[in-house]
Parts: sequence; structure tokens; C-alpha cells
Amino acid sequence: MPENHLPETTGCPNTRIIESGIETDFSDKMSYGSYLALDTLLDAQRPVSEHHDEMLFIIQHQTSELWLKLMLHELRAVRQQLAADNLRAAMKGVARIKHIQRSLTEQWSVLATLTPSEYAQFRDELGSSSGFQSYQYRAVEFMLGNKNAGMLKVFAANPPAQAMLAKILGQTSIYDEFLQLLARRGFNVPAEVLERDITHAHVFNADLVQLIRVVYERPDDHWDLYEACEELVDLEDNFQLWRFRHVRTVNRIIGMKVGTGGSSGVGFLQKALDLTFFPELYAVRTEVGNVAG
Ligand code: HEM
Ligand SMILES: N[C@@H](CC(=O)c1ccccc1NC=O)C(=O)O
Repeated sequence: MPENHLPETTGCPNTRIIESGIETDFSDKMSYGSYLALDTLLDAQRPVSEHHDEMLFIIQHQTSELWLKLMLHELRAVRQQLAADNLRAAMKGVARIKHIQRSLTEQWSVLATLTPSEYAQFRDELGSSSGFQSYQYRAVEFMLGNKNAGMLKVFAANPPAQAMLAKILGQTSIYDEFLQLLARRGFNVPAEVLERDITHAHVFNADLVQLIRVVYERPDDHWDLYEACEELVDLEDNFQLWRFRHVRTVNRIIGMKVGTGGSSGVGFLQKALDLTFFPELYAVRTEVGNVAG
């Protein structure tokens, strides 16, 4: 090897040399830890039992809440882009949300390593706390259109969380904004849809199906709307996959026990699989290709 290609310092075998330019003094500079508030983040795992597996349980929830935080952030932006008729920018946001959803869903496999015997050792310590009290999860449901004012009372003891949810309850959902956009594009969206009480869940509307059918029968004429409809279906499918993995994981860990939050448990979670955000985008599939009428 020519001399000028030799490493600048000879170190120990199988040991990387720490280059001389690498920063090591952070007494008055921003560092990785200070930028990310790592001391706060890593101080937030507070097991209530002595059991080894509780750390898994806590971190699984905390990482989920972090991803939910980013999802909400992105959903707010998507809603804004739709309201401003920037469909392409909105779909860029949806693409990111879909990846977040995949991460969230994939993560169930880590928690599925928690056996019933392991969980039983610290479950009692959880008292009546439950994922049912996740205000960020509820906020995501609201943003997607599954509004339920009854959920707000769960957060009476946490006024900022309750206020955040109340605000989202009174704002348009992603679907409301998409339907408004369709109307601005000249589609005859029924007045009862456009003027609905947005504090309630969207209700299936058969006229809307016929209207969306136009997009699906002539994709070339409405390509961006066609793509947007499919993106929204992806969002709902992904959300349902998360719910499904939740209920299966719960089933393998606590069987048919009642939930710490007071529900029947698996049965209650299964009912959530009947909820739908964008019913017309699914109903249209039955119509496509059928003779119109
Ligand atoms: C050992 C693991 C878990 C078990 C046994 C479990 C069990 C349950 C049960 C029984 C419920 C119904 C409410 C109740 O009565 O408590 C519930 C709701 C919920 N859990 Fe979990 N869960 C687990 C993990 C998680 C994780 C990791 C998350 C992630 C954030 C989560 C989020 C939720 C949410 C958002 C709800 C409300 C669902 C709805 O309203 O449809 N859970 N869980
Ligand atoms: N509801 C669960 C407890 C539970 O999973 C949980 C408890 C505290 C914080 C988050 C939880 N996760 C999801 O419900 C149970 O019935 O075992």
C-alpha cells in the first residue's frame, strides 16, 4: 500500500479510530442529548412493579404515543392542505402517515412476546388505567371522522387533554375536507353532507356513493381524485389492521378477562372493527363495473 494511503493513526485491532475532528466538548454547544431532550425522555420510564417485563409494556406504549403525536401533526397538515385545494401536498402527507401506521402495527409483534404469565405479574398494579384513556388515539379517530362526544368525559381529570379533544371535535375531519374539495371541483355533494353537524361521526350517504362512482368509472378524467380516494382507503385499512393486531394481542395475553378500563375486553375491542371512517369509499367498490342505474 502506498504510504499516503496508510491510516492517519494506527489503532487497536477491530477498533475504529475516532477522527481528530470529531466534536467532544459540548459544554457550550448543542449536543444530540440536549437537542432531543433525552434526559427527560429517558427519565419517563417509571415501572410501578419490580417485574422485568413491565419495561417492555411501558416502552411499547410510549413509542406508540410518540408515533401518534407525529400522526396528529401530519393529519393537521393534511387537513389544511385539503382545505387549500393542495391535493398533491395533502397526499404527500398521507403517504407519510401510512408509513407511521405500518410502524405502529408492526410494533405489536414486540408486545406479543409478553406471555399471560408475565403480564399477570404486574397487571394488578395498573389499576383502572387503560389505553382507552389515550387522548392522542382518540384525537386521531376524531381527525379521521369517527367523532364521539361521549369520549370527552373520560378526560375530565386532564383539562388540557379534554380541551384538545373538544377542539378537534368541533373541527372538520379529513373526510369532511375531502368532500368539501369534491364539491369545489364541481361534484354535486349533497347539502346534508356539506352542512352536517361535524361534532358527530360521518354517516353513510348513498348519493355520495353514486358521485364517487363517477371518479372510479372514469379514473383518467379524475386522476388526482381517484388516487386520493385510494390513499384514504389505505389509511382506513391500515387503521383497521392496527385495531385487529390490538385485539389479537389482547386475546393472547388476557384471553376473555374484563379490561382494566372497565369494558368487557376483547368483545368491546372487536366492536371497533365495525366502525368505518370513509364508508362510501368502500361501498363504491360494489358499484364499479355494474350497469348504472
Ligand atoms: C398487554 C397489552 C394490552 C392489553 C391486555 C390491552 C387491553 C385493552 C383492553 C381490554 C381495552 C378495552 C378497554 C378496557 O376495558 O381496558 C383496551 C383499549 C385500548 N388499548 Fe389496549 N391493551 C394492550 C396494549 C395496548 C397498547 C400497546 C396500546 C398502544 C397505545 C393500546 C391502546 C389501546 C387503545 C387506544 C384502546 C382504546 C380502543 C378503543 O376504544 O377501541 N393498548 N386495551
Ligand atoms: N386494558 C389493559 C391494560 C392495558 O393494556 C393498559 C394499562 C395501562 C396503560 C395502557 C394500557 N394499554 C392498553 O389498553 C388490561 O385490561 O389489561
